[in-house]
Amino acid sequence: MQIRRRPPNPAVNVAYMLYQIAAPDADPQNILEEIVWQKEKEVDQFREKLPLHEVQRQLLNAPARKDFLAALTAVAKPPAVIAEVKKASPSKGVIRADFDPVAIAQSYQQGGAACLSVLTDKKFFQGGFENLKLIRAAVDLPLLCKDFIIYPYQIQWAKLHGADAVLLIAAILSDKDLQYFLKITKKLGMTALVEVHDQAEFDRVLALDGVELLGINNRDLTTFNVDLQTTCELLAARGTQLSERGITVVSESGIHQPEDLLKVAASGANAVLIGESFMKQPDPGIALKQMIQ
Ligand SMILES: O=P(O)(O)OC[C@@H](O)[C@@H](O)c1c[nH]c2ccccc12
Repeated sequence: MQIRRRPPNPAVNVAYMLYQIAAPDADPQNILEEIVWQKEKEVDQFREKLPLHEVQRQLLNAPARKDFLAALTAVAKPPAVIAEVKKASPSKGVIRADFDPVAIAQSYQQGGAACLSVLTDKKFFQGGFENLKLIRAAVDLPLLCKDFIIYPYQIQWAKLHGADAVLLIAAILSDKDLQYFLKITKKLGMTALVEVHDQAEFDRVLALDGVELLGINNRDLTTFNVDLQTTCELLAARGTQLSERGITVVSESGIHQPEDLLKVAASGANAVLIGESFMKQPDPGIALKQMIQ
């Protein structure tokens, strides 16, 4: 794991010995590190506005979560589709200018999505927690808060805004944090989608307790290169371990045609996570229908 963290914020008691600390005047070594450093500042601002104990107090009245994992495994004709509400990305810029998150979510629900993924990062993906909240009120599907989680605060914040699942990215988290965040997510009645991109991350995650849903990102988040072979090679090498442990697998990113979906499904993926190719279509729900017919 190569990601470094900023010098610790004295107000936050984080086990920084788990991470290399960058010099105060250092530049980020890649886009992922830049996103994580920005996230550290963002979450500090969130905490200023609404301290953790206040988030936890408001959570006492939060409605029960929908079962994100059950919605994936209940799909009659796998692979289940997690359809993503994504306006922009660092590698592609604005993907969909005419971006109405509620209309997109409703279109996906019509089109047969099993679950939705909602980008909540504002600076790099033009997403937001207000989108998550609006979509929660507009559709019945389980929702994944798609963000860069580096603190427990963010998991509870995501639940407060209607998320049923959160993304835990192995590339930016130590094993200790991954294990701790898995426990917190479960305790909150939510699903953790633990995301890997290579065999080393895959083996790190398999050594953890409580992993039920594993995402293989075909996109390298440090370079944004995409290759569907990532899913095929990882599942060829380690797929049996996942099925033995009953772990559900999601192939994420770079799925543009039905052939792509069939390719990753044939390699053993139980679900797929698709954003850009649907976001580029006038009606994302119709694009989804055409992908799975
Ligand atoms: O737009 P695509 O190529 O269909 O990819 C969707 C989704 O997999 C991608 O947005 C994603 C997967 N893991 C992430 C982590 C952070 C940000 C984004 C992602």
